[in-house]
Amino acid sequence: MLGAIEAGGTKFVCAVSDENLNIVKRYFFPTTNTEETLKNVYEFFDKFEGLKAIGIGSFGPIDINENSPKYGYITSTPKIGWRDFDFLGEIKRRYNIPVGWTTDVNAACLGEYEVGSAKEDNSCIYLTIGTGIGGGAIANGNFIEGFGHPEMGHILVKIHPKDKDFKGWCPYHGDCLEGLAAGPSVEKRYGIKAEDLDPNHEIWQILAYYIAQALVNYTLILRPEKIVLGGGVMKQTQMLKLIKKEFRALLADYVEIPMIDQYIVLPSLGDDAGIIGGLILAKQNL
Ligand SMILES: Nc1ncnc2c1ncn2[C@@H]1O[C@H](COP(=O)(O)OP(=O)(O)OP(=O)(O)O)[C@@H](O)[C@H]1O
Ligand SMILES: [Zn+2]
Repeated sequence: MLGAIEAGGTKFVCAVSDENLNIVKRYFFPTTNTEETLKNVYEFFDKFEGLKAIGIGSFGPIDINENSPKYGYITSTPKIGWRDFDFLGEIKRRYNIPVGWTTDVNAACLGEYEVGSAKEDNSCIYLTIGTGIGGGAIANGNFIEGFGHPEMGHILVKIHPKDKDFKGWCPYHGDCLEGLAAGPSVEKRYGIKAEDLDPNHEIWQILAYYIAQALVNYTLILRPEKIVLGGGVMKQTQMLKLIKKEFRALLADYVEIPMIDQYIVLPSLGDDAGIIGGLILAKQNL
């Protein structure tokens, strides 16, 4: 049996599957303090004696450098109690089986790369536009990372002409991509939750402009074969079209890309991309 933990800033998902990634059981619970959250994780996995490996996709930033003394830690998160938390160490000490460790978005990227929208491709980016914005990338089966993992959400973008009064809400940068275009930015601007705004509201055009700029930058730097867009904001069905239109205008045919409808896509695994990616990560660590 394989296990996976999708550790999000607001909720955790744990799951176990057979060797073919067929999910046998899953368990959702809110992310509270480390003690209570881990208690829920243990309560779930303790029931499965045949567990052979676990894959963790965690919210971050996290330390993925195996030579670092803080390898396996969640590092500089503003989330109280989770800063400098040895997440991987806790799980390894409890279960004494191989544990794969990566970011939540790398895990989702792996799911889409192996069995989802990018399964025919050799490279892929997964970007989530939810409570925050984060991205993971894979080329030829490997996560793209170096000194640390990518932080695709905190890049700098040009302000939309109709958005000059909004300062952004990223606690570190104010008006970085996440500060301007993640779900909560909508409520900060209008006092209404993103999911409750009219699909014809001009905000979607503004968000699409920011996201398209990000995709142009990722395209130019990595030249991936596929970009998969997930997260709550992408539940707005008009967004994909708006983003593609802005993207084409901004890229201005400078480089060749795959057919746009095959290039910028939704996750074919839907909300399961992260947990399935976690199971694949577990399998890879067997
Ligand atoms: N239908 C929708 N339309 C627009 N925005 C939405 C919609 N559903 C959710 N959102 C926004 O998406 C954000 C939540 O994103 P999401 O559901 O991807 O959670 P998440 O960021 O993955 O959570 P976690 O931090 O646990 O990983 C919220 O800001 C919410 O307002
Ligand atoms: Zn930022």
